[in-house]
Amino acid sequence: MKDTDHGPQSRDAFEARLRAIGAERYHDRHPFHARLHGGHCTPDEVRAWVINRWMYQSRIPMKDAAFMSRVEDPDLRRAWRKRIEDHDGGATEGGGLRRWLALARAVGLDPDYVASGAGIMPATRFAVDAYVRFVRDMPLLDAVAASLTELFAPKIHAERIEGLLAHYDFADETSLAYFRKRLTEAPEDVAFGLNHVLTHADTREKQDAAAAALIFKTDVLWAQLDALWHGYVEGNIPPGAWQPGQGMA
Ligand SMILES: O=C(O)c1cc(C(=O)O)c2c(n1)C(=O)C(=O)c1cc(C(=O)O)[nH]c1-2
Repeated sequence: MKDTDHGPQSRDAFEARLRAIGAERYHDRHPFHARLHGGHCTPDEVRAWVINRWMYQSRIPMKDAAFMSRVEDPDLRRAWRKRIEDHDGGATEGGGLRRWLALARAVGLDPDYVASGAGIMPATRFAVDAYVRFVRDMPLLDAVAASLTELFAPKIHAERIEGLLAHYDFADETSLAYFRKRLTEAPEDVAFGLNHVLTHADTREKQDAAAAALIFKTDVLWAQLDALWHGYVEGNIPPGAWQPGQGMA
């Protein structure tokens, strides 16, 4: 079927459009990731990344709770609640958040310092807060579409495991357990999310809005790494942000 200016794109064409957004804009293309995965980050650059990315990790289950609070369909809530469980886990074993703090410990940081959120850069806060607000305020379909950056995450997680194991002494199966677990968690989430968006974006307007949501989300991720580079690679640490030596175990 030929796409027209007004009718919806075919399912395949719309999926290809979403995937092209990732190919062009996902943060696997950011120079900070090449530096991190290639073994060129200093220990303090790795620590700054672990501290700042805590902001993202800690807000993911909050944005998923904000999402679920708006969903009237029990089937959609049932499918979505796994995401919160993946990150929070049970009281005894914990989940992704506890695995992130194991990474913090492995790079020499005090996990309580990291979990306190002290030292996070303002730009990181602004970017992540914008994502939580987007999911809270925008149409549910756009909120699901924004989560579809996870289509592209397994590749970057696999590259990260390989690169960190090859180049950094702190890297082992315990410190990298967060990423290893995401390799199986993310594909399940995204298979559901992608099918949901392809099925429910049944007008050109909804497809355009979903594509715009995915672009917004790539910006949320990219902006965090721009801030990290400016602060810790180029040495322009913002007032109040983590200074090397603080928060060590
Ligand atoms: O390491 C990464 O590059 C990366 C990216 C993303 C993403 O694409 O948003 C997520 C994650 N990791 C991740 O671990 C995760 O749990 C996650 C949840 C979500 C989301 O939007 O719901 N994205 C991501």
